[in-house]
Order: sequence, then structure tokens, then C-alpha cells
Amino acid sequence: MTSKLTKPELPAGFAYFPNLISFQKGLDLYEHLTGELNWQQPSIQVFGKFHPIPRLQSFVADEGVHYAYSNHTLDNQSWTQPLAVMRNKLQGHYNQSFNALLLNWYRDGHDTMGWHSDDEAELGVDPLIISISLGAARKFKIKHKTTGQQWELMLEHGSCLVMSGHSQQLFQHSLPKQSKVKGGRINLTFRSIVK
Ligand SMILES: O=C(O)CCC(=O)C(=O)O
Ligand SMILES: [Fe+2]
Repeated sequence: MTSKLTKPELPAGFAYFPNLISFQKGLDLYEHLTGELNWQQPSIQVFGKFHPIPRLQSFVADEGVHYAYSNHTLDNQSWTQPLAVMRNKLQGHYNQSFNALLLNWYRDGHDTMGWHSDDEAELGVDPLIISISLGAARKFKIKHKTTGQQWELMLEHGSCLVMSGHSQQLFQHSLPKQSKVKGGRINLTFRSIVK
């Protein structure tokens, strides 16, 4: 059963902070990202057939940092000024350096992300991942890998979801389809990639 949960009730390793970014700053950043970044729609291989992923992606990282995602590598872009500012703030707050940023653009409610854990070897053990949402609010689901217990929350414009500890080891997460959602959403995940 899926239960509607607020911040204190999320499983260990997940924490939700609404309004990290003000409404207007969030809109400005959304405009910046859609206009300035190079967005791609890579194809991934499922049972031998190639399918374009149901969303657009962009990857920003320090020079020499690469992230192999479902058997393909995304083109590396350098930090734009607003993204560099945001990274600096997060690094100061969390006392950790983030050398990579994966961005996903869900053009409307038909774009999705399937169940997965961000547990690639290059993220290291128990990674700290900071996930920032802009644009249309979307449902985010969390599922325990062995018990199957599920949680659901809304990721709102300007919010921050922190994933840490055993969150990737014990749980999967997904962004389900919501056909009624007409607006776009951009999600930014700040990551540390071990070279
Ligand atoms: O769009 C989201 O909120 C989820 C993104 C995500 O899970 C990922 O980039 O690994
Ligand atoms: Fe993820």
C-alpha cells in the first residue's frame, strides 16, 4: 500500500526540504537551464532493443569526470555561472564536494523515470545525492527492495530532496507517469563521482 507521507515519515536516508529556492529564482533558473544547456534524449538497450529514454537529459561536470549511465556516457558540459553558485552553496552546507550534476527534463506528465537505485560503482558506497526540483510538482515514489513497502511524496518547485546513508542500497525510487500534468519539470542531482 502506498501511504502519503510528509518529511518526518520518510524512510531513513531520505529528507525533504520544500522552498530551498524561492519561487521567482526557481523560475529564472528553469529558463536558464532550458535555454543554456545542451539536452539529449539518449537511447538505452532493453532486451536487445534500443528505446529513447522518456525524458531529456543533460550532464554538467568537472573536466575529466564521466558518468556511465545505462551503458552510455553523456556529453560533458562545464558549469554555468548559476549552477556553479548553487554547487558552492551546497558544498558549503553539506561539507562535501560535488563534481557532477545530472539533469532530467520531464517535458510533461508523460515523461518518467523508472524504478532504480543510484548505486553505480563510481558513486561510491552510501552516496550523498542532493536532488532539486523546478517546475511542475511531480510524484516521487520510494520502494524498499526486500519488503516492497512504498512511500510517495510530491516534489515541489524549489524543493530539495536529500538522499544519503543506505537510501540507494535498501530502496529504489521512481517518477511515475501523471498524464494530467501539462507543465514541464527539471530535476537536478548533485553527485560526487569517484574517478
Ligand atoms: O526526477 C527525479 O526527481 C528523480 C531523478 C533521479 O532519480 C535521478 O536522476 O537519478
Ligand atoms: Fe535516481
